[in-house]
Amino acid sequence: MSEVELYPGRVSPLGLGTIPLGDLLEYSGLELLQRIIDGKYPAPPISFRLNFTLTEVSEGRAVFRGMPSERHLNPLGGVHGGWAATLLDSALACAVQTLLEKGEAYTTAEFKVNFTRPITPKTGEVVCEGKIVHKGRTLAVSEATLKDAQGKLLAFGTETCSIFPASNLAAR
Ligand SMILES: CC(C)(COP(=O)(O)OP(=O)(O)OC[C@H]1O[C@@H](n2cnc3c(N)ncnc32)[C@H](O)[C@@H]1OP(=O)(O)O)[C@@H](O)C(=O)NCCC(=O)NCCSC(=O)Cc1ccccc1
Repeated sequence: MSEVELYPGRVSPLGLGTIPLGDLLEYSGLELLQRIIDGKYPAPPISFRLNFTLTEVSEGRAVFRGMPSERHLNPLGGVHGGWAATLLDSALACAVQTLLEKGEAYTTAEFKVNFTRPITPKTGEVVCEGKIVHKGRTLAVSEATLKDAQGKLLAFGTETCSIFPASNLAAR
């Protein structure tokens, strides 16, 4: 697939798609996420629908950026809470993924969000930073903040992820 603009200034060179499942056996979680940032995989389709993208990863940390727009409004004219929640779930989950070994997969088991300030199409680009709090063998807990360019807190959240063998994904 050809290049897709996720939102102005953020482009996915390989368009939209997902990571081949076989690559979960070949690369660690951190390596897979870095490969997304490096444009070696297409961006996940939801990145295009909701205008956000992964921009930084390191051990125990993942940062997304996103642009709220008119297409994310709820009927009352604010950006729907699901938009902020999606960015938070992404940063919370990927912070966990940065610590996974080759052959490990994971999923969100539960997460909690607080919306501290309204988001509007005028808010501009936001930054969502997820960090690991605890990593066990089968469960990991993370925390994340969503801030505007001035550093004002728009929302924050915590999450529990379940960790399991990547071979379990194939059965889905
Ligand atoms: C109202 C409250 C929840 C609580 O406020 P409090 O604890 O009493 O705190 P406080 O009043 O001190 O305000 C704190 C800061 O917020 C600012 N601000 C407040 N109100 C306004 C305003 N009207 N306009 C502009 N700014 C406003 C205020 O200036 C201050 O900022 P500052 O420190 O000066 O820079 C607030 O945290 C909030 O709006 N959170 C976001 C909630 C949210 O966006 N949820 C998701 C969307 S809902 C959804 O999608 C569901 C749905 C689906 C389908 C259909 C329908 C619905």
